[in-house]
Amino acid sequence: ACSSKYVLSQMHPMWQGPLVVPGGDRQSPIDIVVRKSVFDSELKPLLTNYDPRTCQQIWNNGYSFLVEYDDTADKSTLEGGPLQDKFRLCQFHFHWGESNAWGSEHTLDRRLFPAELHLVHWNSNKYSLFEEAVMEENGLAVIGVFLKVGKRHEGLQKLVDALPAIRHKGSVVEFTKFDPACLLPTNTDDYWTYHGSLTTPPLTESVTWIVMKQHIEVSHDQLAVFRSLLFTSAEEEIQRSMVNNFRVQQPLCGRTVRSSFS
Ligand SMILES: NS(=O)(=O)c1ccc(C(=O)NCc2cc(F)ccc2F)cc1
Ligand SMILES: [Zn+2]
Repeated sequence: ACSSKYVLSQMHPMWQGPLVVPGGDRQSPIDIVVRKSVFDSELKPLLTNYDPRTCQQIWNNGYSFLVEYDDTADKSTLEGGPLQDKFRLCQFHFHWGESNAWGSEHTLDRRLFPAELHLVHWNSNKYSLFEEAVMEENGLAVIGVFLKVGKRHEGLQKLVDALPAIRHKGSVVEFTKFDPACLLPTNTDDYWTYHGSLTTPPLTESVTWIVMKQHIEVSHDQLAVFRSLLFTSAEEEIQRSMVNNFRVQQPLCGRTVRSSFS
């Protein structure tokens, strides 16, 4: 799939027919083979500066649920790490399984986690809109954080409590004053980084991925509420549970995964 102009038709329930991805040699997610990652001492610590007042709404887009931020100014930003520019937070969302045995998009030495958080940022030094940045090689930076089932995550609960109001595809509710920094692990200095893509259509190869080494813990019950969401809108007669909304791992195609730690 590295050289061909087509990826195998992703006969995924959500997607119809073959997907044409130009080139297709830097797709995401991937399996991170820890022993093959290369330590890069030039990688800096991540510098997040999130303003909870930019949090606007939470909605069900029929594939995941998104918490969206006001990205009309540099108020909630990410810089440092592997990045040369300043990036603006536009949204965060999750991917999860129907069981705790799988659900993440990236894997560590083939190990699956029950879920994965993605914090999506776009390069506001070079572009003026997300829609522009998403088409460019250095346009996006996405932080990936693995979730494990364990103790209840107090910061996540406000978000979990809002989910019943957005059970169906297309529903939106106001969601404010949420600080996404509370979802980051305590150690954000240790991460892997590589060049990849969006993991859902249009699968554009514009993402600098930053995958945290340290996971966060959420409770079984909190994850069960994720699974109570629906892929389907209120009008559809067949309701389908929103689970397994992850893409399978893609070929590395010779890419190097760098680590910020040795
Ligand atoms: N899982 S992930 O973190 O890789 C990911 C992040 C963002 C998007 C997204 O914004 N899609 C909508 C979208 C894409 C475009 F390319 C242009 C507009 C648009 F709304 C998709 C996947
Ligand atoms: Zn995602």
